[in-house]
Amino acid sequence: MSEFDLPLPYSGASNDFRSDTFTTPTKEMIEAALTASVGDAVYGEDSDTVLLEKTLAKMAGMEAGLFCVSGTLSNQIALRTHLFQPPYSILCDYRAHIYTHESAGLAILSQAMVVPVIPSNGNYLTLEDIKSHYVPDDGDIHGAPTKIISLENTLHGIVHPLEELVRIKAWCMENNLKLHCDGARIFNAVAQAGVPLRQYGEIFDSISICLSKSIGAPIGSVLVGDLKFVKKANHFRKQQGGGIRQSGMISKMALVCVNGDWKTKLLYSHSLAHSLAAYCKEIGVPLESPADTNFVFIDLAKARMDPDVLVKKGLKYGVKLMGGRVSFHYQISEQSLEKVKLAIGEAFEYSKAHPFNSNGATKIYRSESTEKMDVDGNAIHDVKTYKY
Ligand SMILES: Cc1ncc(COP(=O)(O)O)c(C=O)c1O
Ligand SMILES: C[C@@H](O)[C@H](N)C(=O)O
Repeated sequence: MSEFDLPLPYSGASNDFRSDTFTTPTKEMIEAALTASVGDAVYGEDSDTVLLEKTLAKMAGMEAGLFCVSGTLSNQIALRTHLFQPPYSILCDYRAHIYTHESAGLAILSQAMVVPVIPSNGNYLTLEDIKSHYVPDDGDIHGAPTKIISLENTLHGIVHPLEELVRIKAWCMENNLKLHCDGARIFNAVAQAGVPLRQYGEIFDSISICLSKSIGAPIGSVLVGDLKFVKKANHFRKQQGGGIRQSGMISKMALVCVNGDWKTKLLYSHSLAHSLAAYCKEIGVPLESPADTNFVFIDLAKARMDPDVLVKKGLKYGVKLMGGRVSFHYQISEQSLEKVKLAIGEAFEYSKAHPFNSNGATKIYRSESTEKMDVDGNAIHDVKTYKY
């Protein structure tokens, strides 16, 4: 018994639908770490870290890469590096992670205004959406001119159509705007759309490629771009405390994933998501967006479904949920898929008898809250013990 109050040992991600960040390192990754290089990566002396950076840069057809301990750090230093003289703004989708889930980093590190845009088609930004919301640098001293268009591919699991990206890129070049990609799930887009990473590299000025999401590395992202950009991003990485010393072990583990058959792993996770989406359609559970890849977003508002009830139905069947987003990754078992279908089906039936109207902020990923009351007026405090 530990003297400290520790979390219970994690029992594995086969039933964990909260996010694709919950995958656990495999024996192959851990064994690879045992023979990793051990140089000081701040001085560029760790060969496995440099190998990882060069491998990703080559895959994306970019000049250079920079290892970052998180996608948040990678995004934030990328956007900061593209910016020079405030006032300026960054245009992105209103659901973008850089806007909703990076702790106001753009306001603090970059002193940037964000222009969040609701896509007119409900799924992904078009050039028309961008044109009608961007702030031109025309000397009007009231504005914060747009300097970067930051897209996310995939965003909420939606693949951004290549032809739309090409249109946006051409317009950005004409208007001297940078185009960044939050590629936390770019590998999912590559696998599903059959578009090589190199083709996305021809479109974007920078891509933040997460390795710790669907392809299953335990830690890390690689920011890719031209050499001058990556050198300056490295400066901001150090400033933000992201200079990590002997990173060879985690880089070697990530290389196992990058050099492995990630496409098969991702397409497996997509097949599970597609199965759940079909089930939801079959029983009438409304979805918020198309399940192109590894996410199924239940439209809780339209379903009048209490996310906390959904989470608890999940616990009843031994699967972990966080709210209306059901996340798939390669470690999810087919047995767990059947259990999550049962949980969603029961939560949906419950919502028909107990329609729920959210009385608080709409949180994209998390929905547990102790402020919520159940339909009988009882406070929902403990997810695990709450029974109904
Ligand atoms: C779309 C997207 N971008 C960026 C990130 C940030 O990655 P990290 O959690 O490694 O900071 C996440 C979450 O993990 C994400 O979902
Ligand atoms: C919560 C969020 O930051 C994380 N990227 C996820 O998708 O789970």
